[in-house]
This record gives sequence, C-alpha cells and structure tokens, in this order.
Amino acid sequence: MSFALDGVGLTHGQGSTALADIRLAAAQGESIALIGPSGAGKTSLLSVLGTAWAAQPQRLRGSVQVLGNDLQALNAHALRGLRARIGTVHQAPPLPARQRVVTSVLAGRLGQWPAWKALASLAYPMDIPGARAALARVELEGKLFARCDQLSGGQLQRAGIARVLYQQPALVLADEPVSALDPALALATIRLLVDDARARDATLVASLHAVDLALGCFARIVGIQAGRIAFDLPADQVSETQLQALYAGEGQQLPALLPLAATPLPMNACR
Ligand SMILES: Nc1ncnc2c1ncn2[C@@H]1O[C@H](COP(=O)(O)OP(=O)(O)OP(=O)(O)O)[C@@H](O)[C@H]1O
Repeated sequence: MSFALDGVGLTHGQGSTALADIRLAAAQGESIALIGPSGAGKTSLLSVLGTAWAAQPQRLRGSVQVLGNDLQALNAHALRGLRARIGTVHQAPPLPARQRVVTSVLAGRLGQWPAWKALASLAYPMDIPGARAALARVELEGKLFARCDQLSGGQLQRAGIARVLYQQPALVLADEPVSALDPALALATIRLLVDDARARDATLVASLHAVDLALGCFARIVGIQAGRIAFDLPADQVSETQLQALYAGEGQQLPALLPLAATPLPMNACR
C-alpha cells in the first residue's frame, strides 16, 4: 500500500472546508490523475498526501497512512524521514531566485544525504553529473549553471521536475506539473513522469486541468468536486457525462478546447 486516506477532512483558515470525508487508497506503483474544477480540492488533497498538515490536528481530520506510516503517530524525526521519500512537483516551483539550477536539482536529495554532504552541496554541487543527467531528461541540460531567475516559467517547471527525477522518491505528488508548457512538451513531460514512476515502481499522483492528458496518460482517474471524491475509475471507464457533471457542478464547464486543442489524445497516448 502506498497511501490510504480514510474519513479525511481538511479545513483552511477562517474555517473554510477544502476536503470532506475523503476515502482514497493506492497500491505502490499506481499512477493517478486528479481532475476537477478550480477550487475543488486537488491541491489540498496533494498537500495532505505530502504531509503538510501532519502537526495540525485542528485542520486535518481522519486517518492518513503514507508509505507505511500513520501520519498522526509520527515524531519530527520520523516525519523528516518520510518527507525525504516523497517528491513534490509544484506548478510554480519555489526555487530560490539566485540559486543555480544545478544546486536546485541536487536539493532533491538533501533529505537523503548526511548533514555534512547536504551542507557541502549547498556551497559546491556534490553531484554535477547526476544533476546534468536529470536536466537532460527534461531537455534543460544547457541550463545547468544558469540562475533560477534566468529561466522562463516553463523552464522553471521542468527544473522542478528534474529535481524530482533526481530525488527518485517512492511517492511523487505533482500539482499541475505542465501548466506552463506548450502542448507537445506537456505530453512529453507527463509521459516522462509516468514512465519514470512505472520504471521505479513509484506511485504518481498528479493534478491536471488538461483532461485529455489525464485520460490519455494515467491508468486511474479521480474526479474531485467541492472537496469530495465524485468518481474514482479506470481511465477507460470515465464517461463524457461524468466529466460534464464534474465541471458543471461548480458552474464551470468541461474545458472543451483543452490545451492539446481540437484533436483529443487517444486513450492510450502514454501507454
Ligand atoms: N490557504 C488557504 N486559505 C483558505 N482557503 C484556502 C486556502 N487554500 C485553498 N483554500 C480553499 O480550499 C478549497 C480547495 O482549494 P484547492 O487549492 O485545493 O483547489 P484546487 O482544486 O487545487 O483548485 P485549482 O485547480 O484552482 O488549483 C477552495 O475553496 C479554496 O478557496
């Protein structure tokens, strides 16, 4: 089992309910896409899996098991160990502006290295070939020594993905990981994340607004609406009616012209 949530609720500031009664489990190695309208709770769900609310029982309710750990029962040391096994891809990676790309990529393993090596790597990159290889996988090899504030939004997103590829975590959480990429690069990058997870038997959970990317690349689709799970199905069993209902419920519409434009992806574009 990679993770199991049971009766999970999450409340943000001012008491707004982001998630309610979530029950969701995944076996190790599964690839899951979270879809749903803006504000549905996709980022909140990823943040729960990423242990962001571990020490905040006033916000987080229910049972959360991640990589064999009961979140509520972890001390600070065990929590740090668990977090080193989870990789997060952010929509806008919080990479320090003045940091070199190589250092940002190597930071993916800071939690796995002994303290002396992590500190030394911040001063001088300890594994330049490893960082270069990870960047090459997202076609950013040439930016190895660039500063993060010299990258475009899409390049920054890919540098964040290179960091997780370098980290090799057991659980990858990706929040809108390709939102800044053009359609062809978005497809190639999602394919890379899915293939990498499959090759390492890692679990991948990604939130996506591009429904055709989700249906074409992921085996399992979880639809989120108003903080609850609307459906949880194999990709080839998700119907047009379910998709329409998922997006119509919040007064939004199923994105008719997805980023991949007029021609929807074939169901097995990534498989
Ligand atoms: N920091 C916060 N403080 C208060 N409310 C929040 C906060 N973050 C999220 N929310 C609320 O929680 C709910 C779920 O938000 P969340 O970001 O998880 O949705 P989402 O599905 O990821 O949306 P999007 O697709 O727009 O990124 C929304 O109603 C949102 O307004």
